[in-house]
Amino acid sequence: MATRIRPSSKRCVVIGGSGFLGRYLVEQLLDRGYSVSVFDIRQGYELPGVTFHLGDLCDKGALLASLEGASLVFHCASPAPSCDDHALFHRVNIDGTRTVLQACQEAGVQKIVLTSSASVVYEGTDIKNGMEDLPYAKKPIDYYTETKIQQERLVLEACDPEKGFLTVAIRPHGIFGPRDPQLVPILVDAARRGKMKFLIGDGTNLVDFTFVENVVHGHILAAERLRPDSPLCGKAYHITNDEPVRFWDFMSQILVGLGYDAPRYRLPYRLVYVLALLLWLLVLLLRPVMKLRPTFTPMRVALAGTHHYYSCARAKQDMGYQPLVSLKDGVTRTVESYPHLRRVA
Ligand SMILES: NC(=O)C1=CN([C@@H]2O[C@H](COP(=O)(O)OP(=O)(O)OC[C@H]3O[C@@H](n4cnc5c(N)ncnc54)[C@H](O)[C@@H]3O)[C@@H](O)[C@H]2O)C=CC1
Ligand SMILES: CC(C)CCC[C@@H](C)[C@H]1CC[C@H]2C3=C(CC[C@]12C)[C@@]1(C)CCC(=O)C[C@@H]1CC3
Repeated sequence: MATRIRPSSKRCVVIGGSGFLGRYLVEQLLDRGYSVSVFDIRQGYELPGVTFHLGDLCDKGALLASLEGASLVFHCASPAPSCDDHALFHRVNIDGTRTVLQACQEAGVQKIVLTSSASVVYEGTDIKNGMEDLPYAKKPIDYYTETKIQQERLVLEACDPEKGFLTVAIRPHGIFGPRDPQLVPILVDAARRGKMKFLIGDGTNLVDFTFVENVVHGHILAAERLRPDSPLCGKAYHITNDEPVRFWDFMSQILVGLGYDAPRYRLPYRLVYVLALLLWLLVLLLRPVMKLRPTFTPMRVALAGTHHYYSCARAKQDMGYQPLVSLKDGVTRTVESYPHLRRVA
């Protein structure tokens, strides 16, 4: 008869642990004495003490093998937001998350911490100090966000303290830091192609950018405070730097830090948004003959020209969250970590 390993509260699996956020989470969990396994479609790195289980989270059998003996699961896997494959988003973020929940229940996992996104309430218009009780977006800005909404609902609805199955969702916003494959590389690529001369709107819109170590801190606090009688059960929590910043000041700090010029000329938000929409339509029309990837998508233009910052008061109150790294230090560490992306004279 096969013996089932008894779940240990310090044994956890990070689904998506090869990614940007996942790797920081794995490193911090190890530092805090957890025994950590990674489940991912790829092995992003090697780390002593970490076992990698390679597989697709839509494959319940593969998941079950990796979950043996674990009591805690962090689910931070997703296709990249910039990928425009709707079927993939649906398969991984919705169907795959259902599979993760089933596998966790079958394997006797007690807690799941989902990485959701603050964008689940964002519709392309201003959000100032948004709280978690804002309704989910009726018109999400893209299909990635649409599937993040459904994913969050599934995970939170599965919370069942009576059965000892606890879930919580962390909603970060604009994660940045060393090794980020998205924000800084996209920005530098745009600057190198001469596309960062203009700022969209009047430049005063405030946005949250959250240093990756603060996001990790929020995840671990949530895991440790999640108990059958705690207010965290089945709830979502914004995790931010708690320092909203002007979008274009933040972009300029990164650009100037890496030796590029800050954007100088203003373009009206509405005009750029309409142009981005038209360009997007053209891209769709041309798709059968060529694949174009515009830098200024309607989603990016909306994010660049509106306010979107969120309150993390609920996380402070229920889990004692406070950001550990300031925005200023986060930007300095990020800029220093990309010597290969600096402007060459
Ligand atoms: N980067 C950001 O600014 C924000 C990210 N998020 C969320 O944070 C989470 C982590 O994002 P990042 O670390 O930035 O992304 P990432 O792309 O670096 O990491 C995602 C990981 O998931 C893995 N993965 C994808 N499909 C999989 C599948 N079918 N089976 C197993 N593994 C799979 C990938 O291989 C990758 O290692 C995601 O859920 C994302 O939606 C939320 C808010 C903001
Ligand atoms: C070309 C410029 C106008 C913009 C360059 C920077 C952008 C690449 C980033 C600015 C805000 C970022 C952001 C995300 C991805 C990268 C940015 C668009 C997310 C969409 C990532 C996934 C989420 O869940 C929400 C994020 C919001 C902010």
